[in-house]
Amino acid sequence: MFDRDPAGVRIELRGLTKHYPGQPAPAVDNVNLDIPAGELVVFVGPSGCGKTTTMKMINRLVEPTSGEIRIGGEDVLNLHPDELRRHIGYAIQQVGLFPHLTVGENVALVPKLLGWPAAKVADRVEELLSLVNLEPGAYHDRYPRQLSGGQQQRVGVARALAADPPVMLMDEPFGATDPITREHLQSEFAKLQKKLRKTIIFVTHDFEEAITLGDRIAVLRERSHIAQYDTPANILAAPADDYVAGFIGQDATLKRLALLTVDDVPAVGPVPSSNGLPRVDAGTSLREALDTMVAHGSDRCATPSGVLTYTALCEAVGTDGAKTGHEEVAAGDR
Ligand SMILES: Nc1ncnc2c1ncn2[C@@H]1O[C@H](COP(=O)(O)OP(=O)(O)OP(=O)(O)O)[C@@H](O)[C@H]1O
Repeated sequence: MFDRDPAGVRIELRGLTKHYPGQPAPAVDNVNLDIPAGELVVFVGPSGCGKTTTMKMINRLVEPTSGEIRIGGEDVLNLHPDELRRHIGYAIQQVGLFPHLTVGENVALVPKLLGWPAAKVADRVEELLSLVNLEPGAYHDRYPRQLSGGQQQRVGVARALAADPPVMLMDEPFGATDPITREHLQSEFAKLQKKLRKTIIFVTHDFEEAITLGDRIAVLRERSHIAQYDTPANILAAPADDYVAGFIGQDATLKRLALLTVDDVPAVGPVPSSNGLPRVDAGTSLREALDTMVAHGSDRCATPSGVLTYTALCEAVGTDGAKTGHEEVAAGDR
């Protein structure tokens, strides 16, 4: 099956359509999408636009009316649905942990189904609990009701990863948590995905979450018609139309600043040794670099590769801040 390579495989959707019986129109209508191997693609769109239906067709919890789904080149509509689902990780907002099983038993479910030897299952459970920051000694034998909502969602993610599937489907997996826990889970998950490079489809209502996690974002309109499919930076820089712009909201520039780092902007050299400029490290976001400039009352800061100016920072995010009076100030001491 397509999971010979746990590091992620390509997913192709061709003419994918679902018309629920008795409904006047299809819930998902003729979706064509390529999801590159090892990328995390976020489906974002309003309630009822067909995100969940599209995703559930991929693991055949919903049978397509027509169209094709290929995973790693393999036509999944020819596979047995139960067999297919054992090879695709699935994490949902409701978590769906079995209340009568311990945390360890919940995570072990799929590897056991796949017939892994007991010692391998035990090792894997320990490894996964550590991976999602739940100390195995403390959490392995607890029951789901003895965990917080955020901890339960981590167990859900650990369980989805258990058999090391190349594909993960995640439907608002952090949706039921408060904003702080949610941000924490997002950043932990982003780090995890950097290591694992699975092919992931992630559904959310939340555009901020899409920007934080997505290698690419598919902005969907009704019936899963694709309004735009691109990287977060490209969507923020050039929304395809008013519909996509509406999703981004007012503060697209701040979002782009948070997404780009000082390494993305050509610095003017040479690196000053000790000239009193505030310094930022490699990898610092442009938003943090701007905060540093503001805090020091400076229109520039030193980076490991040179000097980053306010003007260059504005140019990088495509605003006309470069045309403000800062340009003259900056030019005066160049
Ligand atoms: N089993 C079903 N039978 C009939 N209609 C359905 C069924 N499941 C979903 N629908 C309809 O299909 C459309 C798409 O639903 P879907 O759950 O895929 O949307 P969604 O974008 O995931 O929504 P949400 O963000 O609210 O979860 C909706 O109009 C919904 O009412």
